[in-house]
Amino acid sequence: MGANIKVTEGSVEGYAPSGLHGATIHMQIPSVTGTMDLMMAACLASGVTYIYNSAREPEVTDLAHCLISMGAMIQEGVGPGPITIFGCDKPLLPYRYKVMEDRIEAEAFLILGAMAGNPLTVHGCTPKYQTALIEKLRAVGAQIDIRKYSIIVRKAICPVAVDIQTGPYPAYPSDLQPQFMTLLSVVRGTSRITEAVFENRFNQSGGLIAMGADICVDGEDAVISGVRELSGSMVAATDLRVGASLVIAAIVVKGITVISSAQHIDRGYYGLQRKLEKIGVTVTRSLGFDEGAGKVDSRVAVPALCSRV
Ligand SMILES: CC(=O)N[C@H]1[C@@H](OP(=O)(O)OP(=O)(O)OC[C@H]2O[C@@H](n3ccc(=O)[nH]c3=O)[C@H](O)[C@@H]2O)O[C@H](CO)[C@@H](O)[C@@H]1O
Ligand SMILES: C=C(OP(=O)(O)O)C(=O)O
Repeated sequence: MGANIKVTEGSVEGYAPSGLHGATIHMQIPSVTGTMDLMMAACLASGVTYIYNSAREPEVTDLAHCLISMGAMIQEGVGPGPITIFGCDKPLLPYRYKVMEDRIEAEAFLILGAMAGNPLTVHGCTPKYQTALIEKLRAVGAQIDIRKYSIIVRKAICPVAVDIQTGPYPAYPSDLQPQFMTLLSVVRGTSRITEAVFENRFNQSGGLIAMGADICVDGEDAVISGVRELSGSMVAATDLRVGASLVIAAIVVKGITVISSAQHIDRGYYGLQRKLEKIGVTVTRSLGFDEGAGKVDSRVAVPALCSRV
């Protein structure tokens, strides 16, 4: 597209001495943020850009709709067809746009519902985005009732093992793999999770094992042998989705779980405490000292809800 990009340690410098122009781009991997960056750049470039093998996550489509509202000309490809962007070489117009819901957050509640829903209703979601998860939750044994903008989930009475493999949308999302591992920790039988999108994405296993789970990680595979129950422990939210998986575990286990580094959870789950309170979970916050990082961190204590759902 005419840009020069210089990657140095700790910084990326990009400049386009003669401006950007349209191009035909074949993405090696259907990168989500890569597709979004290219789409935005192509809107301001001169000429037409074709992006082949683009990501098709709902957030990519949502961004396209936002850009179109701002004056961009974009044709979303169907099937293997490219996304086509007709560059307008001029600024886009200001526009007030309501971004789509956080589908990964909605899905975390669906997983919680499959473990403790009595029933649990998730409002304001778009069920067609949850197809891969719903199929797996039903396979585990949860009952799912789909409405237009909400989903009602009832917990699986005798949950059974299933295998999942992550992949680009519409396959099972990588961002939702840690939370599903929590569910698989307490089903009957042995399940396998294959993480085919992100490397090193089984960090939740340490916390779940501390809570009593039987998990063996080998490269991109994790084998989970279901145990009867987990129990509360001191665990760490080493990243955003690890935090979500541990919060779900904390709600359904015996006893109290204290999750450190809760700032990771706050970053990605807006108003989680308030939402959990609506379903009867009381979360207590405090400050603690993270020895590894040598600094004060945020902690949450979550008493189990299982006896009450
Ligand atoms: C802000 C945002 O939306 N983040 C999401 C986005 O991240 P993000 O857009 O960063 O993820 P990508 O789809 O780009 O990357 C997925 C994987 O492919 C690898 N890769 C990517 C491009 C490339 O040229 N070469 C390569 O090897 C990356 O290292 C990573 O392991 O999609 C991920 C996969 O659904 C999600 O987990 C992230 O939550
Ligand atoms: C990888 C993720 O986000 P971040 O890169 O913001 O931690 C995620 O959403 O799971």
